Amino acid sequence: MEKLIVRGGRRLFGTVRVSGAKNAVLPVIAATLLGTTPSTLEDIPDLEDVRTIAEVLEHLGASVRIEPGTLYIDCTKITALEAPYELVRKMRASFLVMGPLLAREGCAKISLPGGCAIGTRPIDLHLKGFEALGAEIITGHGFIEARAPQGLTGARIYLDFPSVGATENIMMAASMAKGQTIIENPAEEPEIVDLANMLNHMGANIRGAGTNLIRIEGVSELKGACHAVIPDRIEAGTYMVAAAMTGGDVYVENALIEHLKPVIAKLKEAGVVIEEDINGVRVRGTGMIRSVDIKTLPYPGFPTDMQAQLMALMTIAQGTSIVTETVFENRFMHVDELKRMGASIKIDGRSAVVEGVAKLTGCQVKATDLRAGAAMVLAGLVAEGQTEISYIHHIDRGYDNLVEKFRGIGADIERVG
Ligand SMILES: CC(=O)N[C@H]1[C@@H](OP(=O)(O)OP(=O)(O)OC[C@H]2O[C@@H](n3ccc(=O)[nH]c3=O)[C@H](O)[C@@H]2O)O[C@H](CO)[C@@H](O)[C@@H]1O
Ligand SMILES: C=C(OP(=O)(O)O)C(=O)O
Repeated sequence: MEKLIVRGGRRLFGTVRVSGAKNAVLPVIAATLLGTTPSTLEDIPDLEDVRTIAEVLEHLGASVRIEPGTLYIDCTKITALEAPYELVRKMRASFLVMGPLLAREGCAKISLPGGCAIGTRPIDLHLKGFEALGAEIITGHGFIEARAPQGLTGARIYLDFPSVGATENIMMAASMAKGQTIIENPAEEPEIVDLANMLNHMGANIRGAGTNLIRIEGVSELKGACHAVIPDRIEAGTYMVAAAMTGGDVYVENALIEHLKPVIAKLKEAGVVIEEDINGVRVRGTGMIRSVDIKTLPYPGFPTDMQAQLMALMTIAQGTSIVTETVFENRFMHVDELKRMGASIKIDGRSAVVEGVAKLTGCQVKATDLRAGAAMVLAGLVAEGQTEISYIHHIDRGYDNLVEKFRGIGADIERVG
């Protein structure tokens, strides 16, 4: 089994460049299914999840060519309407092909994604949205089938929770529905805006993405488009925390400060020095970290995808911090692993009480999920001795060239096995 070996104690210096965002590129790739001509996507990160969704599209009949940083996707011909368990199980975002398939072909059958380490993650809001647009939903034998042989019709849809995936799936389906769709209480994440931009490049008519009301005027056809995805705010945040934890001085190039406000605010509160400019952020750790409380919320609140990394930072802060997770019901898998490294953390319902310790010690730990894995790397960077991280396929899902990027700023990290 492949592992990451991190030897702690080095301060990080230099420049690291942020890649295109995983959570933007996956829906954008799904959206290319709506285009009757080829699409070209740029700033594509080198990630396992990108290869998985590309495989899903190929399975549906698309032709996909991956070159470093660029994806060429031709969905002129769609030959299948079913996404199998082997692919959906690997990555929940595969479910994002349902909206485009339903809109373009009037039918889609996708394997039920199932739960995962961070929670049960139902898809009821996606399905309610499709039903409101006139689709019939049939569930059985581990699959969900959506049918709308006469096409979809625009509707007013209120989301009980601003789900990122449901907003994306509904936006894609509604872009080709007859008439107007209004999504109330949609997710406002930057990745929603990026998807709306891609869809509008393809010929859709979507207004209000990034606010709490999205208006979509359906169109009868969408073409392929050329689109560059936004930088990954979670990858950026992870390197920012690494600089802060190691008392380093790192320029995180291509970080979009507009998208990082809640993370920057918390790091500043913790005593980290941050200088922002148009091309990125310079992050300097002072060697002393103050404890801060964190509560995850939908955007523009503090992102759940940065919770584990900030908790790693808090394990070596002065004082006690309370980390509250409100988005996913089970996103504290990293706590036991951090405790193995000497952290002092108690879970109390949806909160974790973290008491800063003077030092962490390296040991064998697991990457229980993607961001938990990132937290292990961060803890390993400051731990005494060697940290051995297993189950790193989780990390490979979402971090482009993590080992090379960390080595580039002076970390002692290698992949073995
Ligand atoms: C590929 C991608 O972009 N993944 C991101 C996306 O996941 P994803 O789109 O799955 O996250 P959602 O915003 O949908 O989920 C948020 C919460 O809503 C619940 N829910 C969601 C849909 C639904 O139909 N019913 C329901 O109850 C979920 O179980 C969860 O508790 O947003 C999450 C929240 O910012 C991030 O952590 C993920 O990194
Ligand atoms: C939870 C995440 O991703 P996904 O929704 O793809 O599981 C993440 O990026 O932290």
